[in-house]
Amino acid sequence: MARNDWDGRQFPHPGHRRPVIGDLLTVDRSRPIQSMLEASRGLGPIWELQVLRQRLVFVGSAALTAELCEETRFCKALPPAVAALRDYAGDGLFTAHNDEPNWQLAHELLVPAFTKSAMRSYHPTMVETASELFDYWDRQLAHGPVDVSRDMTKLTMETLTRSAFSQDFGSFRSAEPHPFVAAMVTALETGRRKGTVRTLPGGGALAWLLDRRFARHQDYVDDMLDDLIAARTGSDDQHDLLGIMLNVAHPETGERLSPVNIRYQILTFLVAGHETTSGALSFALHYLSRNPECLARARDEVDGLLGDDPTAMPEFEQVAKFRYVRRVLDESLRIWPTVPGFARGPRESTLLADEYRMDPDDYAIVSLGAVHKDPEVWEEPDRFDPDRFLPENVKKRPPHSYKPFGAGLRACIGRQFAIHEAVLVLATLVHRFDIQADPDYDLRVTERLTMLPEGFELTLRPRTRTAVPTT
Ligand code: HEM
Repeated sequence: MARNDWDGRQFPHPGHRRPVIGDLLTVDRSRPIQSMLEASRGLGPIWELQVLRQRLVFVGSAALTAELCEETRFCKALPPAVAALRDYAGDGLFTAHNDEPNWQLAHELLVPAFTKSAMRSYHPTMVETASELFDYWDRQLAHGPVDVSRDMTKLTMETLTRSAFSQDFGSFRSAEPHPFVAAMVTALETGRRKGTVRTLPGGGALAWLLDRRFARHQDYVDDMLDDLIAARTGSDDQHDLLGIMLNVAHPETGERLSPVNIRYQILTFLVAGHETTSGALSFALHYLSRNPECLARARDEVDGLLGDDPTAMPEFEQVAKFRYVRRVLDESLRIWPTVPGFARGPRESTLLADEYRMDPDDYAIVSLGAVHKDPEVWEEPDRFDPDRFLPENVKKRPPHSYKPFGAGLRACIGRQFAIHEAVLVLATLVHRFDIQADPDYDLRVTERLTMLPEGFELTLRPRTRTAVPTT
């Protein structure tokens, strides 16, 4: 585990630090990330929290983030909360250490499966899954508002299970999630709790107890994936991610991923890819429902490209043309980065900002909630304004002031996947439905593995409109 001593230096921290527990009382267990961010206000661009035996150092300025993104000096670090997920996802892409051979191998084998042009092969699945959600909503209209985060999470999970291993979980045919999804979520929640209790005195025993109590969920998930991998072994199809992982060998070394590592990668894609995208979609819908002008602009754009039929779905090439919708997504991820931060450590001992000595076992957490609202960079940072992402405005900003998908070699491999899916869904949703939020709803954000709006409902109506000219 990283020592994170920073050469004995102390950084500003919230008041009222206590012996033994440190800053624990400033952390609200039900919304730790938001409460830590609130406690950091006024502490400057770099601050720390001591939570029991764990010391966390955060940076919140675009300037320090830019430095930490210098790939020649810094690289990804695995703080304890991420390292705890290795119990489930092993040396899969997200949780691998930088020098683990399987990271390099999996990265090189899988990058081609996530390029922009590779999205063409996932596009039909994305269209089909979104259409199923919309048909389901059509049947639900009489039953009142829909729970946006819940349904977006079903959608993104279903898109991933179909794209990753061609499994239809029937999310829109049943009120209950598929047992695999329920077991996976419980197993991960257990992982997160284990990561926390391990920092308590006697935490090892508590973690062991948690493991004993919940191990059956993880066993269920592992067994199902192992059976799936075994059933597909020997077939040469490469139509989904599992097929690619089973059948593509490294072009130079001929190496392939082992079955266990393939299981880790599948779990990684499901975990890293579903709530992150569903949160981004849900926040975007929240802001669209609160900003009628933005909604009207998004609709004009989509109507212009898709025409009059509310059930029309875009061709692959059309998705990149929804430029305003894309800006809505970018701006939502600025205000609410669904992955709230990432950790960076130095490759060799160095000085951050010419001042703070960092050794290779120190790390800083880039707090995206702060960086994306750094007043040095963002005017009126709390205001929702998609036009911040007009190309001419992006050019004016310093590099690395917007990092929702992380940095460098270990940045998000699924970025194009998430953007293609989210833009497609947002565009077709506003084309097909009128959306209305409860005017009394104040945004509340729940923290699971990622950030999601909580209790956010929309009343949907099929759109009624006169013929719209196509351009
Ligand atoms: C809006 C949606 C998404 C957001 C905001 C997001 C954000 C991120 C961030 C910030 C990282 C870097 C974490 C770090 O440095 O510790 C990351 C890594 C990763 N993401 Fe995403 N992600 C999204 C969607 C996806 C999707 C759809 C997939 C897969 C289908 C995916 C797979 C991964 C993987 C495998 C990594 C680890 C890459 C590596 O270290 O080599 N993500 N993501």
